[in-house]
Amino acid sequence: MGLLIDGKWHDQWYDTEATQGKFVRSQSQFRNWIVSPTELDPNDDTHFPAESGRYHLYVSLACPWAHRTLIFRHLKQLEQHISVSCVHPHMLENGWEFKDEPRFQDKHVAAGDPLHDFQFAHQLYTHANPDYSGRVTVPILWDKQRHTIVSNESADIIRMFNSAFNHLTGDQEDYYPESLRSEIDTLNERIYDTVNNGVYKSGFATTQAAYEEALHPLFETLEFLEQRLASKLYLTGDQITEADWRLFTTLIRFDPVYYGHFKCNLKRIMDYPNLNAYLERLYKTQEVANTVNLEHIKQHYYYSHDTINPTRVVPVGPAILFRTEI
Ligand SMILES: N[C@@H](CCC(=O)N[C@@H](CS)C(=O)NCC(=O)O)C(=O)O
Repeated sequence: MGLLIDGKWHDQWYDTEATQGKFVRSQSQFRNWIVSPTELDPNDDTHFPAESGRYHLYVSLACPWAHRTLIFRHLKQLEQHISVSCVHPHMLENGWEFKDEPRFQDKHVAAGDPLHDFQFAHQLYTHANPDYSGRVTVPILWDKQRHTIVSNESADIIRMFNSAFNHLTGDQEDYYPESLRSEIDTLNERIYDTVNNGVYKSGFATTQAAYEEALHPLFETLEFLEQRLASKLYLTGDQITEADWRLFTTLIRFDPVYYGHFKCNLKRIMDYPNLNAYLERLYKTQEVANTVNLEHIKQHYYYSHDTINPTRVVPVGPAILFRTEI
């Protein structure tokens, strides 16, 4: 675990001393946009054209943020247009690594860096910007033509995937429809702060107070969502939107990892009947299950975060997901 400072790699854990034990997430720094041919402004160098075969998506199968982008690539039928590969689940002194170890092979996503054969993800960042300072995170959306990172922000990448390539795929499904935008934005804001990032704030807290400050809002939001789903199939009604997929990638990791490793243990998702059924419903939608790799998920968190789990022993369970034996 580390970061780049002026293009040089430094192995250091998150510094929570300056923030009274609280984990504070940094902002993503590559925020360009892939746009459809009708929206493309050739004089705007933050615009990248939506072209088949031009972009590569680097993900970690363990990471909830990267997982969103993998789901959108699948749902929006972009598999033929955007190539993908994954990092090794263990993130150690060199950060994310490209290493193809047989025991971690995934059925659907190849491991490694097929474009440059780099060993570490931080080499992609310095290839794009030799003086880069900041964290080296996944997902990374790479442009094979301009040899740079288009975006390292999952919230932006799923929006691009949602609409920019429709002319190539013919897929018009819209997960951020105009009529629901303000409702989706409001849900996203609360869920990001208290759930998606809330589990990290709980797990990476280094004081009791910082941990509890994250834990209670997390469970308040889960109760709120449980109530909401009593009368709705999905967060905004009958239609699946990006708000659902953004929540899904955290919920699927909750019982296997966050409940134990991140101490989010007031209740399991399994203990909420509506959330449990909702999670199972999303999991069974359009082969999204193929994007879930529980082995990468458990190995990543329990093995990489040695300040939280110094023995690096990875739990065998849970044996049950969605109240069903797995
Ligand atoms: N805001 C980013 C966050 C991505 C992120 O934090 N990814 C984690 C993996 S779950 C990571 O790569 N962390 C490495 C680090 O912080 O050094 C996004 O949503 O894309």
